[in-house]
Amino acid sequence: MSLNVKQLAAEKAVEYVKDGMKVGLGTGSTAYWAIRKLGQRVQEGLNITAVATSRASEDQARELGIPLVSFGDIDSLDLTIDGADELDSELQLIKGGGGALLREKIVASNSGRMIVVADESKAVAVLGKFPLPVEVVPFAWEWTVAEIAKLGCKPELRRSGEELYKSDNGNYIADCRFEAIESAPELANALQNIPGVVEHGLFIGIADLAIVGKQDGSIEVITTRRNA
Ligand SMILES: O=C(CO)[C@H](O)[C@H](O)COP(=O)(O)O
Repeated sequence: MSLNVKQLAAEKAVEYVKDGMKVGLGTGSTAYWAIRKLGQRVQEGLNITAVATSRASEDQARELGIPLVSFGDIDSLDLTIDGADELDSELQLIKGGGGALLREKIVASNSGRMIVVADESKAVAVLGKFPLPVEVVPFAWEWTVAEIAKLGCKPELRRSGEELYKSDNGNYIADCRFEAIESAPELANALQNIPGVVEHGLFIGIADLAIVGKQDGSIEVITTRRNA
């Protein structure tokens, strides 16, 4: 049976959670394992409060008895644990494969620390093979997507069966294949300047640490010079 490297990385990250912390819960199949482990630790007496980045993670946390608070009750978080679709050695990320990029970015940006959990397939030299998710408002989405395409990608509106996929925020997601992103900060800036773009999945200068699980059972911890 092959090793569950997502679980390996996620459970390592949960070791960083200490009593009294306010924790952001990520979204996706790797974050799932972190939430599961946190639930176990809460049942064993760990005292934390949490906020979730998606309805799915909120439901999972509730089922496991992780105390959830609303955003009005706290100013910031100590730590967020979340997955990524791609990460590079500077801890620039592509996120949003699960469609939760906007909530994930709000939560991670308001956290003292963001730990990324991933399997080794997510660690890349250059971002861009994974289509970059860009959340756009439904109004005039055709025009917004045409502007995004001018940046050098092939945007495809995400679907859910016959229907267009809608994020938890009621927006569409354009998945934009760039192949190789030369400068993530420049692209982020250009995307942010397009009216109709709500948020994009480039996370730059947000992650502090990545815990990468490997098939050989080892774990690689990546930090940036920023955090060294
Ligand atoms: O950004 C995300 C959801 O919006 C996820 O964290 C990302 O897609 C990674 O997911 P997984 O751990 O399932 O590979």
